[in-house]
Amino acid sequence: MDKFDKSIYEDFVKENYGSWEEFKQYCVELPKIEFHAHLNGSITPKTMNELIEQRKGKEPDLAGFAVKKLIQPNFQLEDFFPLFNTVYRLTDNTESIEYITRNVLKEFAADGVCYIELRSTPRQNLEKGMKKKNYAETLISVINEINKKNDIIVRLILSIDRKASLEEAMETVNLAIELKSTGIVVGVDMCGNTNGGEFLRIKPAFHYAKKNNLSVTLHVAEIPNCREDNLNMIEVSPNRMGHCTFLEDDLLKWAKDNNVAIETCITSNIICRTVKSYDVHPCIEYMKNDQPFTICTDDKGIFNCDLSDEYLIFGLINKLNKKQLFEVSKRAISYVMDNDIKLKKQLETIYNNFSKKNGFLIEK
Ligand SMILES: CNc1ncnc2c1ncn2[C@@H]1O[C@H](COP(=O)(O)O)[C@@H](O)[C@H]1O
Repeated sequence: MDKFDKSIYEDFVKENYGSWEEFKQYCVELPKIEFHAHLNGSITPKTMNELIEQRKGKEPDLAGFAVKKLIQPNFQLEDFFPLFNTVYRLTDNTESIEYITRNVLKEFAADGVCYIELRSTPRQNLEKGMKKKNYAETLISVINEINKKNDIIVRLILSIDRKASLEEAMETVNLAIELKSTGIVVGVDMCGNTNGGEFLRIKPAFHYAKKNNLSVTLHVAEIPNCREDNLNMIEVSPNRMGHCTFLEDDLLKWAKDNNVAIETCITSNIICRTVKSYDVHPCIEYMKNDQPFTICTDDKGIFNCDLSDEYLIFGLINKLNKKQLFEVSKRAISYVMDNDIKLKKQLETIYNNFSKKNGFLIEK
């Protein structure tokens, strides 16, 4: 919001929401679905500092570890990926993974997120007894604990780093297939440094995932001039696609024709400079063209953005009133990876209750 000229929206906000505070409050209370949140990018600086405090006694090198302001002036996408060298030092054992997962999920719940498909890349650190499988199992165990509290419904997507070998990618897909029976793991993702190599190398792993009834989401067209990659990705028929800031018109049409939602991450794109300014963000075109999309945070800890902030920004730049913003949020139900009918009914009830409370007419 820093780069935002709020003054031009004063009248709109007053007319539709009363005040900025009421607008923010509405966006927090609005039920929201989060589809694109990387666990290790969602940790707040506060949680990072708590981890340092907890561990510095036994690991003195952490005592001098300062969580600096992560976003420096002139920050851009290339500066983003190396940040994980720092974050991963703090999340290199299962105890820390457990701690961050619990905190991140509680924060999403407090922000009014009713359903989240959290994603994370299983990592190993054999020195500290962490294997990819117990990394994933640690997440599942915290998710089960959080699901019991009924504040938020959580599912898990296992991410595959773009620079992984095919063998490593297959290992993660096999892990996802094995853990699907928990009812928590619903799909796989491809993320990581956009310079991490061609998608073609690991493409067979995603075909294999789909054959085994896992949903697939991919980071598509985050940067310009990657036509070959984009075509290869579309060939996998992903269920959803992240970012798509440079997706060509014919592939946008493919997504629309096939009802494949774009996971749009507004603040992330602005901070990483893959979109110049809010008023030209592609989400404005999505809204005009009835393109399937959902609003997401990407890395709320690093970019300091809650999902309610993203809804507020989206509502502003598209000049949406309360009911229109509600409809955008509700539409996400149809892009949930978990196909359980009971779950969809549960989400519809949450949205319908909010709708009744706000006096919106329910449309068929
Ligand atoms: C700017 N948008 C983005 N584009 C591509 N990859 C991203 C990303 N934001 C985060 N990640 C990727 O997610 C992983 C960290 O979370 P997990 O260890 O999996 O929980 C890293 O691989 C990072 O590159």
